[in-house]
Amino acid sequence: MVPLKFENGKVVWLNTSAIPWKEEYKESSNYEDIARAIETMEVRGAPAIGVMAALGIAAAVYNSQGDVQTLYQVLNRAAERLSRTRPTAYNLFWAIDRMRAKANSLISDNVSPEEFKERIVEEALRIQREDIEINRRMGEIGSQVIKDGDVILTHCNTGSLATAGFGTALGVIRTAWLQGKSIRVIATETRPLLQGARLTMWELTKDGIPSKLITDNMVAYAMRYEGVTKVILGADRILVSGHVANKIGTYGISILAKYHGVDFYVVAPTSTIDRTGANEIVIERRKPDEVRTVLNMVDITVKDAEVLNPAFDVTPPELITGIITEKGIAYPPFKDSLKKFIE
Ligand SMILES: CSC[C@H]1O[C@H](OP(=O)(O)O)[C@H](O)[C@@H]1O
Repeated sequence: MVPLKFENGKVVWLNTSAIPWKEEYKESSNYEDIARAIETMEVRGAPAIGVMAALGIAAAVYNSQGDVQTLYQVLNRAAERLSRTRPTAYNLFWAIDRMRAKANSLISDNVSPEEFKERIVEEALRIQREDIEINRRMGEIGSQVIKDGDVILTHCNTGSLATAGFGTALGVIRTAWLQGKSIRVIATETRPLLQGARLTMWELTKDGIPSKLITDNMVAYAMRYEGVTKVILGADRILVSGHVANKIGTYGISILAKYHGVDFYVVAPTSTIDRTGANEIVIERRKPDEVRTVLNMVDITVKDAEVLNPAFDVTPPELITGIITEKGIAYPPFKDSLKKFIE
């Protein structure tokens, strides 16, 4: 299963909002369609939306005509639109900046329009390929912390359906399983959009990894009575201070882990680490109906109920055991250990 493809100038994506009911691919060469697919979370997951944006920029340039300046303007229009899709995942901006940097270097090299197109498409495909390679490397590094008999709790979806393939936190779990470690996974459903129930259970079941689904309010129960030994989950944006933005509910899980003496690991490529020096993280606020309904299929509250719908929360560094990246595992103090990974 390849969640994202670039074929004949079109971006082809697996519509994850239809899983587990159906595996439906969609395609477009139009960056507005790609932007909407990210905004409506047909494609979601920090690394996946970065790769999707890079492929969307490549499709925009590939299908345009004119001189290099014209192609450069098309690239920047696509980049600007894609940068306005979702505000929290740093990978989106990291990928867009990398595509812009490639375009700027091509402009200064005074290349032909054909070469400009070719090298831009090449860069997007390189970002996609590197993401998979990085995930496999994180799997090898991160699986060192997983022992035989571990019961691992994970939140949201961090697998092939959240990346260009293999996954981040789920990639670590997958690697430990493939190494023959006898592990069990407890996946939270992850309201309101149920990425855990719909996507993580779909991936774990396909891999044959022993797993149980719980509702989000069962985490404390699972730690107390189901023998959870580790929490391993993903990230959308990491500050060099070690503050981690991840799916809403992560902060609460980290507090429960601390109380129960359970190690709490975050898994993310270094493209998730915010290099801007920011000490605040913009948390995406999504539509109220996501909370008022179950996937827009069933109303579960009174009409027009006031709701909160932050897509993420921030876990402070003192609640994090380690941050697993493709360059190694960062341990506290993160302001020193993470900095080494992005120098
Ligand atoms: C490897 S995916 C990282 C991260 O992205 C998810 O958010 P969303 O489903 O809203 O895109 C979730 O927070 C995952 O942990």
